[in-house]
Amino acid sequence: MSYLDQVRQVNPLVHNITNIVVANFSANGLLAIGASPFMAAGLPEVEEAAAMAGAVVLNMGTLDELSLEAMLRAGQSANRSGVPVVLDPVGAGATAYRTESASLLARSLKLAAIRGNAAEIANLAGEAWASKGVDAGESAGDIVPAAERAARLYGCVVIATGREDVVTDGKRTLLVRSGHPLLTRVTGTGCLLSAVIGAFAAVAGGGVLEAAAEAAAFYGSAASLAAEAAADLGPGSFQIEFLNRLSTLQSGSIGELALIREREQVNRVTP
Ligand SMILES: Nc1ncnc2c1ncn2[C@@H]1O[C@H](COP(=O)(O)OP(=O)(O)O)[C@@H](O)[C@H]1O
Ligand SMILES: Cc1ncsc1CCOP(=O)(O)O
Ligand SMILES: [Mg+2]
Repeated sequence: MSYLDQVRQVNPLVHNITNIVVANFSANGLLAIGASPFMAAGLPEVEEAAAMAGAVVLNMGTLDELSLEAMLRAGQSANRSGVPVVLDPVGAGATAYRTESASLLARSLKLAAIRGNAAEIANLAGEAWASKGVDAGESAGDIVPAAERAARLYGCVVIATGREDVVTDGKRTLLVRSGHPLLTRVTGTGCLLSAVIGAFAAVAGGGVLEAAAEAAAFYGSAASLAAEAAADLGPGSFQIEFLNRLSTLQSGSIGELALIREREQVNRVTP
């Protein structure tokens, strides 16, 4: 059975500590795919919430001292209970505080996955990559080796998103081509993808790499259908239609709308 169908069958509880910009959109997106969102960031409750969840999603979008402490406590509780943890290092590379906090979270916790844009993932891998606040800028660098290095460094699956999504565990790399540029005109689409990956990780067992690739392909496919439906209207209509498509898109249609391919491994023969 596809991971999407498993999410719809299991209806996993996804505990989110997220930012003030995207909380509502993320909760609605999780409901649309068939998961149960739980936004809980209070220090007295985060350990309990994390332990009862199917997955925990830590999002640094509007980070402060309290939310960072809440994320560490929730992540540690999830680790003790065997609950998968997904990190969205929003703005890593944009300010020193965010870069250092992302690295602290990734080093302190056993993560199932990190999902970020190219700038966030490259900066976590120790590489300079321009950013503009929470958005990735242009760079001459190649995101594929940077994502693979980040995956090896933090021992988890890394999803670096953009026009093409890179999904890697540091050994095997899948490239996902889907989506639509309108995704970049609505705030929180990266954050919601991280939450969706959390829902997929909740049902993935050991298959987080494949589950994350399917999540990215499903997400991009829903976006391309929404863009078609909202043609000539703009980002507002797209956002609503996107939630509709996340709810109605069937797993059997993803293959027609998204391309997932294995990155070709270049086996160099040492002279
Ligand atoms: N140029 C693009 N064309 C199609 N899809 C895109 C493009 N840029 C980003 N996306 C998609 O938008 C979503 C959010 O990715 P991204 O913009 O990289 O993250 P963030 O919002 O965290 O900066 C992902 O599903 C990604 O695949
Ligand atoms: C605009 C903004 N500022 C702080 S968090 C946030 C939302 C970022 O969402 P995304 O990374 O999904 O674009
Ligand atoms: Mg983001």
